[in-house]
Amino acid sequence: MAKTVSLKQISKAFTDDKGKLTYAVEKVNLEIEAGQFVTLLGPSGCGKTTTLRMIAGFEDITSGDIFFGDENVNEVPPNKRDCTMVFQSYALFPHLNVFENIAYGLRIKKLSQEAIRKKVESVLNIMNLNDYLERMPSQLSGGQQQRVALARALVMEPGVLLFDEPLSNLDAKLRVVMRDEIRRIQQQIGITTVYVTHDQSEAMSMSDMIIVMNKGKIEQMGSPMEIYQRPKTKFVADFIGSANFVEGVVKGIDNGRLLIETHSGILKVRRDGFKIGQAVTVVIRPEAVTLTKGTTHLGKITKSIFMGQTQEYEVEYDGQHLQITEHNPIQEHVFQVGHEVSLQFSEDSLHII
Ligand SMILES: Nc1ncnc2c1ncn2[C@@H]1O[C@H](COP(=O)(O)OP(=O)(O)OP(=O)(O)O)[C@@H](O)[C@H]1O
Repeated sequence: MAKTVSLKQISKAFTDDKGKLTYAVEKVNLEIEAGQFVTLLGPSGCGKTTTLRMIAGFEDITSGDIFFGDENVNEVPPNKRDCTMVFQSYALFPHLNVFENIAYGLRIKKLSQEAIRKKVESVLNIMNLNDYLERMPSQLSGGQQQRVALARALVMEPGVLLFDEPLSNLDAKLRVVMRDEIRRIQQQIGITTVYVTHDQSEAMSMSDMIIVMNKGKIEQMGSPMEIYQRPKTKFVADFIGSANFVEGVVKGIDNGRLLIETHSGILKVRRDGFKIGQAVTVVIRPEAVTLTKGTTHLGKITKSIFMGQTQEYEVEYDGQHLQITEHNPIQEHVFQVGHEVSLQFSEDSLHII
């Protein structure tokens, strides 16, 4: 049965080489609903793996409490916790074939031969691995090995499934296939999942909730859309997707839209909760700007690159270089380096922090 997971004021401190105490994770609070897919996302060293390892029980916690459902699991050893971890390295047994790799945990639990066969067959079906039963891990591709690793975790029917960067060793195309597959299976089974990655597209495409971490703390949590469209800090805006930042001051309100005065004119932003006179940073996503031949908000193209589905521009504007993306570019309308352009800002897509 899928379980809720609660982290209450969880901290992990390490003593560094000079004997100084440093926090890898500091006072993290997190409530994960049963059946939810939650991703811990952040740059290298932000504490996501340490957090996952504390949930798994591989890492002692310095302070705080972890609950699976109503049970405090602080003192429960990893093999007794109702969770299974899928590792980046797959960690398959090289001397066992696919069937036996998947059956391994069930044999340790001393299930009957018949029960083991039934359970293994059921995950083999879910994972499309029926044709590979007899193969050894060395005879499988990276993607197939990852599937076996996932099948081995699923067969244990854990309350919580944990993933530590499971797709890092796969090539770009296979990563997309596998992430869709993991999400499909997770939804089909409805299992609570905590997934660690530093790849924002993986987090965006798979998660119900993304937890953005920075320096051992949670910077923001929310649905992929909230995190992308309503980042609370520059760090989040910059880490998820690309973002341009323009500094300004709130000058007034017009029809429910804030008027932000910037160096090169007024930007209108549909947003509440800011006061007149307040200094703000306008977050401008690359797709929130349309380039035309108009006469307002003028800028100059400094880079123009055709990427197939998009044309990627860099535009000198307001003393800085903005990254702007145009979707479905048409050859006759594409601007070249040196062209002067007018920037039209989509007020619904702009955001301020
Ligand atoms: N056993 C340890 N002893 C000392 N410091 C540690 C230990 N394990 C982790 N750290 C430190 O804690 C911080 C967080 O590490 P963690 O592995 O959780 O980060 P991460 O976000 O998962 O990074 P990555 O994506 O690189 O794996 C880092 O600064 C790391 O150096």
